[in-house]
Amino acid sequence: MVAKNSIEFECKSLDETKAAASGLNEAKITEVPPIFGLPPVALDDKKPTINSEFSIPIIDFAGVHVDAVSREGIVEKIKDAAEKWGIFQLVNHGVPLSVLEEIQDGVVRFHGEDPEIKKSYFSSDFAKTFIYHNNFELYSSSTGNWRDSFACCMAPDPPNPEEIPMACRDAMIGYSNHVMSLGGLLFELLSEALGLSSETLKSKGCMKGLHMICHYYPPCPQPDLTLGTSKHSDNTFITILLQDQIGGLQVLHQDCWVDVSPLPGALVINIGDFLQLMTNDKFTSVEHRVLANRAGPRISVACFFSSSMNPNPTVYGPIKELLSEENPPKYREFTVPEYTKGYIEKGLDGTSHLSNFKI
Ligand SMILES: O=C(O)CCC(=O)C(=O)O
Ligand SMILES: [Fe+2]
Repeated sequence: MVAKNSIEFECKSLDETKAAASGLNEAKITEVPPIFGLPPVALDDKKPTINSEFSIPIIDFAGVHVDAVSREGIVEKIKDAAEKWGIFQLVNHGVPLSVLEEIQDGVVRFHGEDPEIKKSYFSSDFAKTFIYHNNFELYSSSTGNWRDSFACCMAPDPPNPEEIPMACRDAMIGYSNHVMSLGGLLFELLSEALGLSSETLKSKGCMKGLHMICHYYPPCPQPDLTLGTSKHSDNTFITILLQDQIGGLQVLHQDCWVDVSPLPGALVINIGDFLQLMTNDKFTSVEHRVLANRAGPRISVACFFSSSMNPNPTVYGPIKELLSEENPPKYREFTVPEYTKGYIEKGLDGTSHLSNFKI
């Protein structure tokens, strides 16, 4: 399909053009333009939201460094959550509250900048270190999402600090350092949860790449007509997500949408497609979405553990130690650039990209 990088061409009205080209935050529109309307596939997806029977697991890391018994208890909970839900909320994770507040403030500061400053970062070129884009879906999907975002690649090649706008520079660098340490611990525990040695996932390069995407969901005048983020699963090994207290994030569990209710100070951890594939479906890459909301803005920061996009990428596939005659490989091998290219081209259209790698 033709890339929709000519936003003016695609949009039907001045309001739409403003919304798409200079950021929803500036557009101050009172009616959802058609380009943000739900496509038929998303309308079909209006499954009930049920929270009474289900709640996302909450895991407390307070005892993780205390003794072996506490650690084993935590590993057991992670195993259960990764298998049954593909997502959990983490408390006492060691990232100071002040660091969480500072990154959220940084996101608000950038989105409040003069449009001319933001425009200088506007790009659809994902190879760039720092980009501001208020709808990567517009480049590949038929509809937009009700949000403005900016993204920065923090690893394997950390940006020169000057490449990150002043408004969020220190906050992003500080937060990503904490996320890297927490990611290291999570990959150890996830390896143990698979019955493998602690270093397995790290040694396979699961934390070589770190992408940070900072979302700003402006209040929406007609929240039933659009979505903040369409249904998708992440093209990551794991994602560490920070959300504020507005709410709207939901996961698909046993065919019902379940709210990921904001929990002050918590981080949301979800399994991504690469880990589902490497564990041969033992762990679940959870499908999720964000509802549009009259309240806002809602801020979230998603840290994607991926892999190096360099020209000699690592080849991943189901981990050999997990396979047996009864559990043969369900997926073919892949490289992260190969997977990511198809994922972006497809856009967030509500379908999973994982199935394209099934044997
Ligand atoms: O904003 C959120 O809570 C989730 C965002 C998300 O799913 C993503 O960036 O992949
Ligand atoms: Fe996501």
